[in-house]
Amino acid sequence: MSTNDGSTNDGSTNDGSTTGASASGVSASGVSVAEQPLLDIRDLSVSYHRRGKGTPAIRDVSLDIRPGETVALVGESGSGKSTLGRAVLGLTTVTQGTILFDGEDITRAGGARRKELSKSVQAVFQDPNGSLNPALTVGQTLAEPLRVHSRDERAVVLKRVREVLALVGLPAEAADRYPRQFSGGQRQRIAIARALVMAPKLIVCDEPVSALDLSVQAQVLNLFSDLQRETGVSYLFISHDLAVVRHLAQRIVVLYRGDVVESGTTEEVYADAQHPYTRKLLAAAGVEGAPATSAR
Ligand SMILES: Nc1ncnc2c1ncn2[C@@H]1O[C@H](COP(=O)(O)OP(=O)(O)OP(=O)(O)O)[C@@H](O)[C@H]1O
Repeated sequence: MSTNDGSTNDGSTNDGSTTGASASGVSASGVSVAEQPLLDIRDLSVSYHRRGKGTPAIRDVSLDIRPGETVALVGESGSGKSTLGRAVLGLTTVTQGTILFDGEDITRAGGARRKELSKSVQAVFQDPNGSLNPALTVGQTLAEPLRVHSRDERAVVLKRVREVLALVGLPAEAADRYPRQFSGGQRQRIAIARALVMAPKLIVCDEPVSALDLSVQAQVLNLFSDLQRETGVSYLFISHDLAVVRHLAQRIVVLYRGDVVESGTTEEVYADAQHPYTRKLLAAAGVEGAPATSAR
């Protein structure tokens, strides 16, 4: 495990190249994790400019995710989690640093390349209502990316729509209905199905269960695990709640006011958190033995 002072408790140096996990192994959902990172973020900084003044939202953040792995990015509101997710998705301008995806620097990818990348890098956000077009049936919503990226025949599109509905546990008839005809949890399943339709390698999940009731949260988290097992997809899983990521993430990166203050395997972070801020987050998540010390 490593903290932001560059030291690690296994004696190795913290050059940001890993976030504490071994180079290969098995992810929390039982997927074997390859050695080469799928996503390799190096010294990433993003500043927002207001009235000519730049305010850093994240500073020199490094993390990597291997194929089939889930890395959780946790921290309180305003710590910069969404900014990092948006940078990976190309939705915000990077001030400094690199984002390597499959070995390619995508930090400044735009236009046609960004469109192509959207097949491989998808997102699920907190609010499915905001991300699903209420005027489209679920079938139309799921078919849209297929139509944008390929000229598949109608029958091929319909088959894929049914496949992804089945993957997220919804019946084929769901394709003919509108988002408003589903519960919040079902709507999030539809949003996940849409993220899956192009068979991406990575999904940025930004607080995807925060708006759901606790029992529904558990079902959707299980779904994320099952989907990873079935498809080998990787997740960058953003949450303010350490309890949410416990059974899903193999590794955890803790962000505090734009800086990585701690990173390690989920087991390490839960058993032996080094930074007071991480211990505060553990206490907030109701983890026994974690003192509610202040990070300030
Ligand atoms: N578009 C923007 N313009 C200016 N400042 C922004 C913008 N987006 C975010 N910020 C600022 O950047 C910082 C990090 O915000 P960010 O949304 O990334 O944090 P977060 O950890 O995801 O928090 P939350 O969970 O509340 O979204 C905050 O201080 C926020 O006010």
